[in-house]
Amino acid sequence: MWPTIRVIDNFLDPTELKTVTGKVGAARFVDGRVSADGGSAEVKNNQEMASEQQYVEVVKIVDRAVRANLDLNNSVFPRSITRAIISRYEDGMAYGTHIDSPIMGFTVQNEAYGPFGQNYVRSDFSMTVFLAEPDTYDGGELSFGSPWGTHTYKLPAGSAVAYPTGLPHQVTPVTRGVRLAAVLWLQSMIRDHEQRRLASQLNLLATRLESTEAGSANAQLARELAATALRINADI
Ligand SMILES: O=C(O)CCC(=O)C(=O)O
Ligand SMILES: [Fe+2]
Repeated sequence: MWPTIRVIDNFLDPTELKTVTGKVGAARFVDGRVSADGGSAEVKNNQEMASEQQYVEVVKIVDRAVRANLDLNNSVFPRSITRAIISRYEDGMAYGTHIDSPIMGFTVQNEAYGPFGQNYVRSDFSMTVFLAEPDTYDGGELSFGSPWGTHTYKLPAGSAVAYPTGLPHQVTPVTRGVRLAAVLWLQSMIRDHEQRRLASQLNLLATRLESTEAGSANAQLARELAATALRINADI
C-alpha cells in the first residue's frame, strides 16, 4: 500500500538540530491557543515559541531543510509551506484529537492576515519535526486513530513525520519531561493524491534505472515519463 504517513529520518542534520535546540531552549513561549482555529482550541493545551528574532532564525533552518530534502521533494512536491510553529509540551500538556485546518495562513503571532486568500496555503500535508530525544519525556506521542488501529510516532530528535492533512490525530499527554517539536503545513504542486503518486513513482523508477543502467534507453524513457507526469499535473 502507498505509505500515506511517511517518516523522514534525520530531517535536520546534527548541526541544524543543535542550533535549533539551542535557540528553542533559550526562547520565550506563549500559550499555543494563539494559533488554534476551528474546534482545535478547546483540545489544545501547549505552548509555542514567541515570534521574536530567535524564532525567525529557527523557521529559516526548518524552511531550508524542507527545500533540501529530496525524499520530501519527490513525494510531496512542495509548492508552499507555512512558517513552522515551534511547540512545547510540559508535564500534563496535550493536544486532543482534532483535524488540522484545510487552509493555513502565513500569519505569525500578533500579525494580521493579508487580503483574503493571499498568503494562504492549502494544507495538503502536515508535518512534525521532533526536537527532543524520546527518552527525555514520557507520553507526547503523535497518534493517529483509524478503523484499522492506532499508529503512534515518537521519533528521535531531528526526524520528522509527514501525513495527509485531514487525518484525525492527537498528541498524547506528556507525563514527564518536555516535548519540543516544529510543526508545519505544506501545499503540494499536485493536488490529486493519485496523480501525485504517479509522478512520484515515475520519478523513483527513473532514479533507480539511472543508478542500475545509467544512460540506457529505458532509463531515459523513464526520466521522460517522470518529467511529463510532473508537467501535466504541476500547478505552480
Ligand atoms: O506536535 C505535533 O506532533 C502535532 C501538533 C498538531 O497536531 C497541530 O499543531 O495541529
Ligand atoms: Fe494537528
